[in-house]
Amino acid sequence: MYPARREGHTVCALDEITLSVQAQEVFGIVGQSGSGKSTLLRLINHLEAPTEGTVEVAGVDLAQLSLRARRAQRRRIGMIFQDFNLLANKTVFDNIALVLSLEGRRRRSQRDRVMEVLDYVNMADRAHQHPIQLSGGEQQRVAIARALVTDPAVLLCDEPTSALDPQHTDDVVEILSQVRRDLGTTIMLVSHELELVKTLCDRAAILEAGQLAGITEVSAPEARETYASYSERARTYLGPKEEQA
Ligand SMILES: Nc1ncnc2c1ncn2[C@@H]1O[C@H](COP(=O)(O)OP(=O)(O)OP(=O)(O)O)[C@@H](O)[C@H]1O
Repeated sequence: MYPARREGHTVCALDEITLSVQAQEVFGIVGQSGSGKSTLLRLINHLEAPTEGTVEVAGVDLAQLSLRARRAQRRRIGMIFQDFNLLANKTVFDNIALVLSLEGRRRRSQRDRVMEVLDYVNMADRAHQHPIQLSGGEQQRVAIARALVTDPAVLLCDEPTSALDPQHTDDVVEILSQVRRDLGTTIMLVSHELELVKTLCDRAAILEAGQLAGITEVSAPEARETYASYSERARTYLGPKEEQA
Protein backbone atom coordinates (compact mmCIF):
# COMPACT_ATOMS: atom_id res chain seq x y z
CA MET A 1 0.00 0.00 0.00
CA TYR A 2 1.47 3.36 -1.01
CA PRO A 3 0.40 6.56 0.75
CA ALA A 4 -1.65 8.95 -1.38
CA ARG A 5 0.60 11.10 -3.58
CA ARG A 6 -1.83 13.96 -3.19
CA GLU A 7 -5.01 14.16 -1.17
CA GLY A 8 -7.11 11.14 -1.89
CA HIS A 9 -6.88 7.39 -1.74
CA THR A 10 -3.89 5.30 -0.90
CA VAL A 11 -2.69 3.03 -3.69
CA CYS A 12 -2.95 -0.69 -3.13
CA ALA A 13 -0.13 -1.75 -5.48
CA LEU A 14 -0.18 -5.45 -4.53
CA ASP A 15 -2.91 -7.42 -2.82
CA GLU A 16 -3.01 -10.91 -1.31
CA ILE A 17 0.03 -12.24 -3.09
CA THR A 18 1.55 -15.51 -1.96
CA LEU A 19 4.50 -16.58 -4.01
CA SER A 20 7.56 -18.68 -3.41
CA VAL A 21 10.59 -18.82 -5.66
CA GLN A 22 13.07 -21.67 -5.40
CA ALA A 23 16.75 -21.10 -4.81
CA GLN A 24 18.61 -20.92 -8.15
CA GLU A 25 15.38 -20.53 -10.09
CA VAL A 26 15.03 -17.90 -12.80
CA PHE A 27 11.59 -16.48 -12.20
CA GLY A 28 9.81 -14.01 -14.47
CA ILE A 29 7.25 -11.40 -13.49
CA VAL A 30 5.05 -10.10 -16.29
CA GLY A 31 2.00 -7.88 -16.44
CA GLN A 32 0.73 -4.61 -17.77
CA SER A 33 2.16 -1.27 -16.79
CA GLY A 34 1.05 -0.43 -13.27
CA SER A 35 0.26 -4.03 -12.34
CA GLY A 36 2.78 -3.95 -9.48
CA LYS A 37 5.85 -5.67 -10.96
CA SER A 38 8.44 -3.15 -9.76
CA THR A 39 6.76 -2.93 -6.37
CA LEU A 40 7.15 -6.69 -6.00
CA LEU A 41 10.89 -6.43 -6.66
CA ARG A 42 11.20 -3.47 -4.32
CA LEU A 43 9.57 -5.47 -1.54
CA ILE A 44 12.09 -8.25 -2.00
CA ASN A 45 15.10 -6.04 -1.40
CA HIS A 46 13.26 -3.98 1.17
CA LEU A 47 13.26 -0.74 -0.74
CA GLU A 48 9.59 -0.89 0.29
CA ALA A 49 8.12 -2.58 3.36
CA PRO A 50 4.81 -4.42 3.06
CA THR A 51 1.84 -2.86 4.85
CA GLU A 52 0.70 -6.37 5.71
CA GLY A 53 2.28 -9.77 5.34
CA THR A 54 5.92 -10.79 5.21
CA VAL A 55 8.67 -11.08 2.65
CA GLU A 56 11.33 -13.69 3.29
CA VAL A 57 14.56 -14.03 1.38
CA ALA A 58 16.54 -17.23 2.03
CA GLY A 59 14.20 -17.90 4.94
CA VAL A 60 14.89 -14.54 6.58
CA ASP A 61 12.23 -11.88 7.10
CA LEU A 62 14.14 -8.65 6.61
CA ALA A 63 11.64 -6.67 8.70
CA GLN A 64 12.59 -8.70 11.78
CA LEU A 65 16.30 -7.91 11.56
CA SER A 66 18.25 -5.17 13.27
CA LEU A 67 19.32 -2.33 10.99
CA ARG A 68 22.83 -3.70 10.78
CA ALA A 69 21.76 -7.27 10.06
CA ARG A 70 19.28 -6.02 7.48
CA ARG A 71 21.99 -4.07 5.73
CA ALA A 72 24.16 -7.18 5.59
CA GLN A 73 21.26 -9.27 4.30
CA ARG A 74 20.43 -6.68 1.64
CA ARG A 75 23.94 -7.03 0.27
CA ARG A 76 22.98 -10.57 -0.63
CA ILE A 77 20.38 -9.12 -3.01
CA GLY A 78 21.66 -7.38 -6.13
CA MET A 79 19.52 -5.31 -8.47
CA ILE A 80 19.76 -3.99 -12.00
CA PHE A 81 17.47 -1.45 -13.63
CA GLN A 82 16.18 -0.45 -17.06
CA ASP A 83 18.25 2.75 -17.08
CA PHE A 84 21.38 1.21 -15.50
CA ASN A 85 21.62 3.79 -12.65
CA LEU A 86 25.40 4.21 -12.90
CA LEU A 87 26.92 7.32 -11.38
CA ALA A 88 27.90 9.54 -14.33
CA ASN A 89 30.74 11.32 -12.54
CA LYS A 90 32.52 8.13 -11.55
CA THR A 91 34.54 5.73 -13.66
CA VAL A 92 33.34 2.20 -14.31
CA PHE A 93 35.85 0.98 -11.72
CA ASP A 94 34.71 3.47 -9.09
CA ASN A 95 31.02 2.77 -9.67
CA ILE A 96 31.69 -0.79 -8.56
CA ALA A 97 34.34 -0.05 -5.93
CA LEU A 98 31.87 2.28 -4.21
CA VAL A 99 29.74 -0.72 -3.26
CA LEU A 100 32.74 -2.32 -1.59
CA SER A 101 33.68 0.95 0.14
CA LEU A 102 30.19 1.11 1.61
CA GLU A 103 30.83 -2.38 2.94
CA GLY A 104 33.95 -1.09 4.65
CA ARG A 105 36.44 -2.92 2.42
CA ARG A 106 39.85 -1.30 2.12
CA ARG A 107 40.72 0.26 -1.23
CA ARG A 108 43.63 -2.08 -1.80
CA SER A 109 41.52 -5.20 -1.36
CA GLN A 110 38.77 -3.82 -3.60
CA ARG A 111 40.86 -3.81 -6.74
CA ASP A 112 41.04 -7.54 -7.39
CA ARG A 113 37.36 -8.06 -6.75
CA VAL A 114 36.30 -5.16 -8.98
CA MET A 115 38.53 -6.36 -11.81
CA GLU A 116 37.26 -9.90 -11.35
CA VAL A 117 33.61 -8.92 -11.83
CA LEU A 118 34.49 -6.58 -14.71
CA ASP A 119 36.34 -9.40 -16.37
CA TYR A 120 33.29 -11.63 -15.86
CA VAL A 121 31.15 -9.24 -17.94
CA ASN A 122 33.96 -8.59 -20.49
CA MET A 123 34.39 -4.98 -19.45
CA ALA A 124 37.80 -5.08 -17.72
CA ASP A 125 39.41 -3.01 -20.48
CA ARG A 126 36.87 -0.19 -19.90
CA ALA A 127 37.49 0.14 -16.16
CA HIS A 128 38.77 3.71 -16.38
CA GLN A 129 36.12 5.08 -18.68
CA HIS A 130 33.00 6.94 -17.61
CA PRO A 131 29.45 5.67 -18.27
CA ILE A 132 28.88 8.29 -20.98
CA GLN A 133 31.66 6.67 -23.03
CA LEU A 134 29.82 3.35 -23.08
CA SER A 135 26.86 2.04 -25.09
CA GLY A 136 23.66 1.14 -23.25
CA GLY A 137 24.51 -2.56 -23.41
CA GLU A 138 27.98 -1.91 -22.00
CA GLN A 139 26.51 0.19 -19.21
CA GLN A 140 24.13 -2.62 -18.34
CA ARG A 141 27.05 -5.05 -18.23
CA VAL A 142 28.80 -2.75 -15.76
CA ALA A 143 25.57 -2.54 -13.74
CA ILE A 144 25.46 -6.35 -13.66
CA ALA A 145 29.08 -6.42 -12.46
CA ARG A 146 28.18 -3.90 -9.76
CA ALA A 147 25.24 -6.05 -8.67
CA LEU A 148 27.44 -9.16 -8.55
CA VAL A 149 30.36 -7.65 -6.67
CA THR A 150 28.95 -8.61 -3.25
CA ASP A 151 28.27 -12.15 -4.48
CA PRO A 152 24.49 -11.92 -4.06
CA ALA A 153 22.27 -14.95 -3.59
CA VAL A 154 19.48 -13.17 -5.47
CA LEU A 155 19.63 -10.87 -8.50
CA LEU A 156 16.59 -8.69 -9.16
CA CYS A 157 16.30 -7.43 -12.75
CA ASP A 158 13.78 -4.67 -13.49
CA GLU A 159 13.28 -4.43 -17.27
CA PRO A 160 17.02 -4.95 -17.86
CA THR A 161 16.85 -4.88 -21.67
CA SER A 162 14.00 -2.45 -22.32
CA ALA A 163 16.36 0.39 -23.19
CA LEU A 164 18.59 -1.74 -25.44
CA ASP A 165 18.69 -2.64 -29.12
CA PRO A 166 18.55 -6.34 -30.11
CA GLN A 167 22.33 -6.82 -30.26
CA HIS A 168 22.89 -5.39 -26.79
CA THR A 169 19.86 -7.30 -25.52
CA ASP A 170 21.56 -10.51 -26.68
CA ASP A 171 24.74 -9.55 -24.78
CA VAL A 172 22.81 -9.00 -21.57
CA VAL A 173 20.83 -12.22 -22.03
CA GLU A 174 24.10 -14.09 -22.53
CA ILE A 175 25.53 -12.68 -19.30
CA LEU A 176 22.39 -13.40 -17.28
CA SER A 177 22.41 -16.96 -18.64
CA GLN A 178 26.06 -17.21 -17.64
CA VAL A 179 25.24 -15.93 -14.12
CA ARG A 180 22.57 -18.54 -13.81
CA ARG A 181 24.85 -21.30 -15.07
CA ASP A 182 28.08 -20.42 -13.25
CA LEU A 183 26.98 -18.79 -10.04
CA GLY A 184 23.65 -20.44 -9.31
CA THR A 185 22.18 -17.06 -8.43
CA THR A 186 18.42 -16.92 -8.02
CA ILE A 187 17.17 -14.41 -10.60
CA MET A 188 13.88 -12.55 -10.61
CA LEU A 189 13.20 -10.85 -13.91
CA VAL A 190 10.57 -8.23 -14.61
CA SER A 191 10.08 -7.75 -18.33
CA HIS A 192 7.56 -6.75 -20.95
CA GLU A 193 9.48 -8.83 -23.46
CA LEU A 194 8.01 -12.28 -23.61
CA GLU A 195 10.94 -13.57 -25.69
CA LEU A 196 13.33 -12.64 -22.92
CA VAL A 197 11.17 -14.35 -20.29
CA LYS A 198 10.98 -17.44 -22.49
CA THR A 199 14.74 -17.50 -23.01
CA LEU A 200 15.74 -17.09 -19.41
CA CYS A 201 12.98 -18.13 -17.04
CA ASP A 202 11.75 -21.42 -15.61
CA ARG A 203 8.43 -20.02 -14.40
CA ALA A 204 6.68 -16.68 -14.58
CA ALA A 205 4.04 -14.97 -12.48
CA ILE A 206 1.40 -12.88 -14.21
CA LEU A 207 0.26 -9.81 -12.30
CA GLU A 208 -2.97 -8.06 -13.06
CA ALA A 209 -3.90 -4.88 -11.22
CA GLY A 210 -1.82 -5.86 -8.20
CA GLN A 211 -3.10 -9.41 -8.01
CA LEU A 212 -1.54 -12.70 -8.94
CA ALA A 213 -3.43 -13.95 -11.99
CA GLY A 214 -1.36 -17.11 -12.02
CA ILE A 215 2.02 -18.73 -12.36
CA THR A 216 3.00 -20.53 -15.52
CA GLU A 217 5.80 -22.88 -16.53
CA VAL A 218 7.49 -20.88 -19.23
CA SER A 219 7.93 -23.89 -21.49
CA ALA A 220 4.16 -24.55 -21.41
CA PRO A 221 2.31 -23.86 -24.68
CA GLU A 222 0.40 -20.91 -23.25
CA ALA A 223 3.66 -19.07 -22.67
CA ARG A 224 4.00 -18.83 -26.46
CA GLU A 225 1.15 -16.34 -26.46
CA THR A 226 2.08 -12.76 -27.09
CA TYR A 227 2.34 -10.31 -24.22
CA ALA A 228 -0.87 -8.60 -25.31
CA SER A 229 -2.82 -11.76 -24.79
CA TYR A 230 -1.23 -12.24 -21.40
CA SER A 231 -3.19 -9.48 -19.79
CA GLU A 232 -6.45 -10.13 -21.61
CA ARG A 233 -6.49 -13.85 -21.43
CA ALA A 234 -4.30 -14.76 -18.50
CA ARG A 235 -7.17 -16.11 -16.45
CA THR A 236 -8.48 -18.35 -19.18
CA TYR A 237 -5.35 -19.81 -20.68
CA LEU A 238 -3.18 -20.30 -17.63
CA GLY A 239 -2.80 -23.74 -16.23
CA PRO A 240 -3.50 -24.60 -12.63
CA LYS A 241 -2.70 -21.79 -10.28
CA GLU A 242 0.11 -23.10 -8.13
CA GLU A 243 0.10 -20.60 -5.35
CA GLN A 244 -2.47 -17.93 -4.90
CA ALA A 245 -3.88 -16.51 -1.72
N1 LIG B 1 6.03 5.59 -4.69
C1 LIG B 1 4.76 5.42 -5.05
N2 LIG B 1 3.76 6.15 -4.47
C2 LIG B 1 2.47 5.96 -4.81
N3 LIG B 1 2.05 5.07 -5.74
C3 LIG B 1 2.99 4.33 -6.36
C4 LIG B 1 4.39 4.47 -6.06
N4 LIG B 1 5.10 3.60 -6.84
C5 LIG B 1 4.18 2.94 -7.60
N5 LIG B 1 2.93 3.38 -7.31
C6 LIG B 1 1.68 2.89 -7.90
O1 LIG B 1 1.59 1.49 -7.60
C7 LIG B 1 1.06 0.78 -8.72
C8 LIG B 1 2.07 -0.29 -9.16
O2 LIG B 1 3.23 0.36 -9.66
P1 LIG B 1 4.52 -0.45 -10.17
O3 LIG B 1 5.56 0.56 -10.53
O4 LIG B 1 4.87 -1.49 -9.18
O5 LIG B 1 3.93 -1.16 -11.49
P2 LIG B 1 4.71 -1.83 -12.72
O6 LIG B 1 3.93 -3.04 -13.09
O7 LIG B 1 6.15 -2.02 -12.36
O8 LIG B 1 4.57 -0.73 -13.84
P3 LIG B 1 5.57 -0.38 -15.10
O9 LIG B 1 5.55 -1.60 -15.98
O10 LIG B 1 4.89 0.80 -15.72
O11 LIG B 1 6.91 -0.08 -14.50
C9 LIG B 1 0.75 1.81 -9.80
O12 LIG B 1 -0.59 2.18 -9.65
C10 LIG B 1 1.66 2.98 -9.41
O13 LIG B 1 1.11 4.21 -9.84
